[in-house]
Amino acid sequence: MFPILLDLRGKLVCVIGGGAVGSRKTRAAVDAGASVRVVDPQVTLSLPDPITHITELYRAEHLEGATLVFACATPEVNTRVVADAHQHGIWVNAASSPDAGDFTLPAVVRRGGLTLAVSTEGASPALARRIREKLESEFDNIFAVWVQILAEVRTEVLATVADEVRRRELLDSFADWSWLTRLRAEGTEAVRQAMRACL
Ligand SMILES: C[C@@]1(CC(=O)O)c2cc3[nH]c(cc4nc(cc5[nH]c(cc(n2)[C@H]1CCC(=O)O)[C@@](C)(CC(=O)O)[C@@H]5CCC(=O)O)C(CC(=O)O)=C4CCC(=O)O)c(CCC(=O)O)c3CC(=O)O
Ligand SMILES: NC(=O)C1=CN([C@@H]2O[C@H](COP(=O)(O)OP(=O)(O)OC[C@H]3O[C@@H](n4cnc5c(N)ncnc54)[C@H](O)[C@@H]3O)[C@@H](O)[C@H]2O)C=CC1
Repeated sequence: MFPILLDLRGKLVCVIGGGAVGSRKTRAAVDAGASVRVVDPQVTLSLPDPITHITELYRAEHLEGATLVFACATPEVNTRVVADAHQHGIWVNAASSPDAGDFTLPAVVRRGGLTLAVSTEGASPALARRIREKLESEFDNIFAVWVQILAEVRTEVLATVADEVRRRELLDSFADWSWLTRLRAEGTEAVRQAMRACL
């Protein structure tokens, strides 16, 4: 399996079947900035906003324009969805038989620009969830702040430090755990200034 971060902003994602699994995949796609089309005849689903809900039984036309497809209905319907997606050259996630699809989803922790993703390649989704929970408590929101400062300072380093070796040394030193301790103790602005003072 090849881990990859897809930019889904503005892309259309189709979710066929908006039950427990489909709504989880819908949430993940919405959080990634995708436009989501959910196809499920049930009108009383609890789906996140903003999405387009087509209250019809699945037909192949529903996949039109999609970048990714999630097949989350019954196994029989999912088999058709996978075949139709492949016919149209669209990547599909098959919830009921993952091996039939093109990709699976990891359990994810997001802290601003930091993304931690856990996969067991289907061996145990429950273990993936447990590990995600452990990471969630270990990697708190301060990591979002650290990553934000690093992005800013890195831009400055790339623009101002011409020597390649010095550049590497600096960027590596800003990722040292000691900065995390300082960030907790001294706050954002003090750390930003202290890093800039190293340039
Ligand atoms: C292969 C994969 C395909 C895919 O869907 O992409 C897949 C497949 C299946 N999952 C099943 C069951 C459960 N799935 C979860 C939870 C999650 N499942 C997710 C991903 C994946 N699930 C992909 C592989 C991930 C990997 O292991 O690397 C997570 C990580 C992400 C997400 O779905 O968004 C999300 C955790 C999110 C979080 O909490 O962070 C739980 C636990 C719970 O809900 O608490 C259970 C019940 C306990 C259990 O079974 O372990 C079954 C039915 C088995 C049956 O018949 O009973 C199948 C089908 C099959 O195995 O054939
Ligand atoms: N990947 C995963 O994490 C997991 C996968 N599964 C599999 O995922 C699938 C969905 O599971 P749940 O969400 O728990 O089931 P669910 O019963 O909550 O949802 C299925 C939805 O599909 C809809 N549906 C049925 N026929 C349809 C059709 N012809 N067109 C459009 N929509 C249709 C139903 O109205 C329902 O809302 C199952 O096949 C199950 O085996 C189950 C648990 C976890």
